[in-house]
Amino acid sequence: MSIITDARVIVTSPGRNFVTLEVRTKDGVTGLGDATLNGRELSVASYLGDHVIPCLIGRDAHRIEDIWQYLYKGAYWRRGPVTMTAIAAVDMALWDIKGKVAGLPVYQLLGGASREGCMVYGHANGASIEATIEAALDYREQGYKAIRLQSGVPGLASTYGVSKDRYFYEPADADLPSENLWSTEKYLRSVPPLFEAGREGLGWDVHLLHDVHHRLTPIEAGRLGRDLEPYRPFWLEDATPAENQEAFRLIRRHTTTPLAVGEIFNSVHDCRQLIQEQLIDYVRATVVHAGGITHLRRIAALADLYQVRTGCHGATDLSPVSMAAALHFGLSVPNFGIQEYMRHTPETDAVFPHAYRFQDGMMHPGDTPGLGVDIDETLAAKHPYKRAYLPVNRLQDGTLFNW
Ligand SMILES: O=C(O)[C@@H](O)[C@@H](O)[C@H](O)[C@H](O)CO
Ligand SMILES: [Mg+2]
Repeated sequence: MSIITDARVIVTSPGRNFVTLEVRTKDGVTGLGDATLNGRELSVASYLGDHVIPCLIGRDAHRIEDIWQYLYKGAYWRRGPVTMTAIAAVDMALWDIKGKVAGLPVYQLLGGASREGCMVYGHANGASIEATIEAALDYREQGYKAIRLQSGVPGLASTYGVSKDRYFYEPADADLPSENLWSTEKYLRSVPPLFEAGREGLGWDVHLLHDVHHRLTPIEAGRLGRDLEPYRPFWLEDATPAENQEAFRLIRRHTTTPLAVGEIFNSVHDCRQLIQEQLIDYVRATVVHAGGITHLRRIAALADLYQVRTGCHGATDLSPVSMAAALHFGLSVPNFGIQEYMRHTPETDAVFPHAYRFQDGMMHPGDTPGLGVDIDETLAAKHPYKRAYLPVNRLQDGTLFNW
């Protein structure tokens, strides 16, 4: 038994906000879980501190499944990003503890390694196609085998997902939501030339990805998918909002371009139809927003039955604790597809020292017992929370639009 005697929420902002749960057992073993929900961080901090932690004290940390069920079914109010992010943080922390007590890295507890490493993708951004391809060549130079291309759209002042910095990308950019203007027509005209330039500049031995960020209708997504087929994208991500899972039937009817969706999913129910009807090729649900390692394994197991692979979200607003947990999960799960890797800043890495490493286009979580990530609380305390929001998106006539 490893009785939980204490649990604390640590909110820190080394360049961006992170919420971390630390669980401690009677024999002094601690486990960490990421509880960061970009733009709504304090809601999860409160859900954990005010409602979850009191229920954890005195429980056996080894009872990961029972505690998961207790927090999911026992809350009565099931699912949703805040609830499932809080459950995810507890789940990650308990797997961390179990690994430390067993003296094993978490992936060994999940069935061991199914591959030598996890292929990751980098993010080439640019205000123009030329700048984006130049950034992509840099990523290929660094050894990436997969690169996401996101370029500014001629005629639009800003485009979501296009960082102004070569390596670091922070979407939560203001104390109140900034506003972006959107034009589907301008965007649809800009992507095929981006991929044509991508293949011309990078050739065919590198995977090229693109994130639509929910901004097309299904038929527009079908058109873009078809326009990109000659360039063989690895995937088209978030082509259309996925609350209506049936919408992907329409996209599938028009294109063979592989589809990825799910970074905002928080339970298997958000993607059950998408998976069972094979309407997608990659599911992007993440360890931090979809209930932790325990629930993500369920999603991956269902996906495996339908030849759908994982493609977990891994942006900078998922902390190094999530990155570590995602790599333990990705190293072991049979239907691993690819792992997103948006490197954190040195400021963030200093607060969260970790064992995971990048090498030759792949990442490995390392063999430190547990998740292999720590938190420097002294340093964390030097970075107080600073409210920050994701932008909102409007059409040029002012209509509030998808994001
Ligand atoms: O695929 C991605 O990485 C993006 O969609 C993210 O930047 C996402 O918008 C942010 O993580 C949201 O917080
Ligand atoms: Mg995305």
